[in-house]
Amino acid sequence: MSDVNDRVKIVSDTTLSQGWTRLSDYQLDYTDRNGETQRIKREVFHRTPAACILLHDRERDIVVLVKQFRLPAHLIGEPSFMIEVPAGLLDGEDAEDAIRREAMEETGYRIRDVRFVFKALTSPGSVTEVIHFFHASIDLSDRINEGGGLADEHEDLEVLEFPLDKAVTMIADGEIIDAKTIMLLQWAVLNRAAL
Ligand SMILES: Nc1nc2c(ncn2[C@@H]2O[C@H](COP(=O)(O)OP(=O)(O)O[C@H]3O[C@H](CO)[C@@H](O)[C@H](O)[C@@H]3O)[C@@H](O)[C@H]2O)c(=O)[nH]1
Ligand SMILES: [Mg+2]
Repeated sequence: MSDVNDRVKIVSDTTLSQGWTRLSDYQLDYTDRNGETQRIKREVFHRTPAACILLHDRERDIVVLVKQFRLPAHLIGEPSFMIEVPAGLLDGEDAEDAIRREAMEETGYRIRDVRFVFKALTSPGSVTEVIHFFHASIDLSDRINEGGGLADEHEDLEVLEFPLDKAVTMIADGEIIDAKTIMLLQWAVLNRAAL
């Protein structure tokens, strides 16, 4: 009973919605720890992988964040313009190439050495999204354009720079409420010596 394939059999996958994201209704036969098998229904949003990055300037001890309108936050009454680390969806490339492209598009910073730090499923009960987390050291000479996102995709990002300690206090103050951003800022504090 230790092999997952002995415990989980997908019976059906019905597409409920096929828009920007596919929403599936799965029926599966799941065998629990007592050996009992039950038919379970689970709805899953099929999201493609993403990547995000902490851009840190060692000299100035600042981090580069972006502020953008997020409709889901708006719909639930949270601050609609969210402050986040640069991030984006993989576009057929590997995660490192994707984050180099996104960092440039969103902030105008050209990334030199980039370090993968961890990956995380952001909402594993219902969403397939996995985010690859990166860190890169930057300095002012790496900023080669304004950033701001792709106009033809209606991205309209404000590029912000904060001292790392200030960004961390913004979590406690409720000004930063994006999960991936909180994770990377906390990672930075835990790994200050290696930044
Ligand atoms: N939400 C949404 N976006 C859409 C849609 N159609 C097109 N888009 C476009 O999809 C692009 C997504 O931009 P990226 O920079 O690639 O991704 P992101 O929105 O920054 O996503 C990152 O943050 C999200 C929120 O934390 C994460 O969910 C995501 O995985 C990633 O980390 C935007 O240009 C947006 O206009 C739609 O129906 N819904
Ligand atoms: Mg983005």
